[in-house]
Amino acid sequence: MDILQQEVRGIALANLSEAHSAPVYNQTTVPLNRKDSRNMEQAVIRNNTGNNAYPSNHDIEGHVRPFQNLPAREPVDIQFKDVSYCVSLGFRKGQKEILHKVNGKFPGSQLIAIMGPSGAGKSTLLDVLSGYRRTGVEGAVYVNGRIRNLNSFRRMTCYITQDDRLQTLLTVLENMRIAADLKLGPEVSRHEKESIIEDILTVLGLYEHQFTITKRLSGGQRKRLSIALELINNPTIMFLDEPTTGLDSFSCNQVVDLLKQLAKQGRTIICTIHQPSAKLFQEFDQVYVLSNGECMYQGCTNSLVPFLQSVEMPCPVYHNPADYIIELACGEYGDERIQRMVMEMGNGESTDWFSDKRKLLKLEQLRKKYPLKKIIEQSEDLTSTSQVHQLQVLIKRGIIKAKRDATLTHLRIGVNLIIAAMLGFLFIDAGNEGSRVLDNYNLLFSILMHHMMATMMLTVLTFPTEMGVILKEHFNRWYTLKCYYLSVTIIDLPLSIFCCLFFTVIIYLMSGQPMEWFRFGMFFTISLLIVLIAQSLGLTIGAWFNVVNGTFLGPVLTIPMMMFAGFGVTLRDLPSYLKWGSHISYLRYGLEGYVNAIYGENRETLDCELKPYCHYRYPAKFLSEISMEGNQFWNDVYALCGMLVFVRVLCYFCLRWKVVSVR
Ligand SMILES: Nc1ncnc2c1ncn2[C@@H]1O[C@H](COP(=O)(O)OP(=O)(O)OP(=O)(O)O)[C@@H](O)[C@H]1O
Repeated sequence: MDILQQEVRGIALANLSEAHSAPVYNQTTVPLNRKDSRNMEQAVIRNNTGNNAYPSNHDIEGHVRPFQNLPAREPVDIQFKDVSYCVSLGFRKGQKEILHKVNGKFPGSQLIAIMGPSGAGKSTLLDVLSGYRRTGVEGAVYVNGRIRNLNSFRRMTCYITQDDRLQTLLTVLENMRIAADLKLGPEVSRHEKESIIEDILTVLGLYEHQFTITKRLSGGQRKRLSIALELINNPTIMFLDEPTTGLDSFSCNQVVDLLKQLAKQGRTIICTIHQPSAKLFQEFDQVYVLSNGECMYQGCTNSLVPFLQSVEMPCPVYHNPADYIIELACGEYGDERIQRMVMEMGNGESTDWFSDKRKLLKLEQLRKKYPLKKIIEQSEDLTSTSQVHQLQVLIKRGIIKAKRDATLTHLRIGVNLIIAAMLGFLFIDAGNEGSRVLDNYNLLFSILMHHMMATMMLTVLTFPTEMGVILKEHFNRWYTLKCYYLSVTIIDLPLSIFCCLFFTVIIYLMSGQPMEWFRFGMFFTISLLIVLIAQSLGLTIGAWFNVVNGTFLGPVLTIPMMMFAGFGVTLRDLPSYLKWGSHISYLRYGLEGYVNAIYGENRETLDCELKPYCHYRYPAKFLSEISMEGNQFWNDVYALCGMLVFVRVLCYFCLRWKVVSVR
């Protein structure tokens, strides 16, 4: 079982004693004294299996303790030296350096704010420290005195993005349960998971809203839910990008109070923040101020005013020091002052302004304090649960979402119904009549167009909105991309088959196609393959491009497919230098498959009741004229299956590329 899970289950209770030296906060943020915290240890109860599992919900004096199911953490100290970050500005446009050899020290059990004006590089520094950005990063990040091993580091961290990337169609409780299932796995019992969820929701003030659909939550509640989801596996280090942006002062205080509680339990909480109020600013233990990618100040919040005095830039009386340092960082008082502060701070190297300098340990001291643990063989896969389990949970989540998003489901069914009825009325009884063979051929092409466009555009429009959530959840190790991709494929299959089936039944009956089961089967097989290929193409475009570009590109890419389908210009008449196009057009195989299903397989002579002369009364003649003679049906099926596999694999690699490229 993963170490994290074991700790969640209380096996790492040894850590408690050390972390208890810091004050522990109860639910109403009243600090419990040392005696109380010792009581916590005594209050450890035994679970059903007889193992020491969780401390009891209450301490001896009956206070409800926060996070009683999330054991305190052994503090982790982060240091970084000469960290630079460069981005490429494009072909032949050179590079831009965003962080310029910054240094810093973020001790454990502290709530740390990275501050600075817009564009100073706060989010970039957070991304670099969390390991979200790797390309273009130089310098060293140390964790407890040792060079950061990214895989081990990521196992103890979580990243909460500025925009709340949540599954908006699920309730708060459903979101929590899915996160618990993905992060804790089946080894942790349902009861234990429910206890953890209840505890977190209670402390975060979301318990009363557990049955609310996430999209109806307020901004502050969403932010707290984002934090709640990541707390389930009890991370030691939490990175939060602007957790207070967009919140009113009450919600800001709530969120920061909560972060403070988490820090007091031994976690290192690092967040970026724009311009906190004086009250909020005081809540932070340490502040790190950036200006144009350089460190202007690093130290305890209370030392900021003395520091400003020491560099002869005293903070005006009645001025919020947080506002004043941002004004300085913006260059309102001149760039020379910024440079003076950067120099004074040694670009983050100085630790003169930390609260208790004596407690700060050097790298070698840290290595001594935290001896190298025996390296347990850990796989490259950073997720906590098996892939089969992840797939099951993701399918469960997908089904809930599909049920909740009834409008989209109804829309899909409705569109298929209406188009089938419209085409049915337009080409009524065209299938058996020798004088209407060309009409029927047009109908087959229209059906092909419908299956392709309706399915592809739906995916192109909906998938990009999921990408943000996927990137966040994947980075926070909820699941592997493979499992996510497989779940998307499986969830959509029943609805695609259902829509395709009833569309085919309606159109087949209304347009009077031959009443032979095998022809119906052939017709349906081709329709389904076209639907699946179009969906895969939509996913590929959706994974790669945003909605606007995808909406443009989707239809544009289908034009060559249509050109080479053999509909306007027969395959025989295609110029030799363009013949290759017909081999890569899935619409060509689709059309050929349809035509073979309806007119191939030695179909008998057609009726000729509406006109005295029916040119295509003999199906073989028609097949020969449109250059689709010979029984090609199975070749078409094989070609479509091959294309389906190819596009699905391509889509998976696009998704992977997207995930990697944003880092
Ligand atoms: N991929 C990129 N290409 C070019 N410039 C970039 C890129 N990423 C970031 N930057 C630039 O780097 C600087 C720092 O960006 P960052 O998002 O870290 O700022 P920030 O301090 O978090 O700002 P805000 O508070 O407004 O979010 C900005 O000037 C931004 O334009």
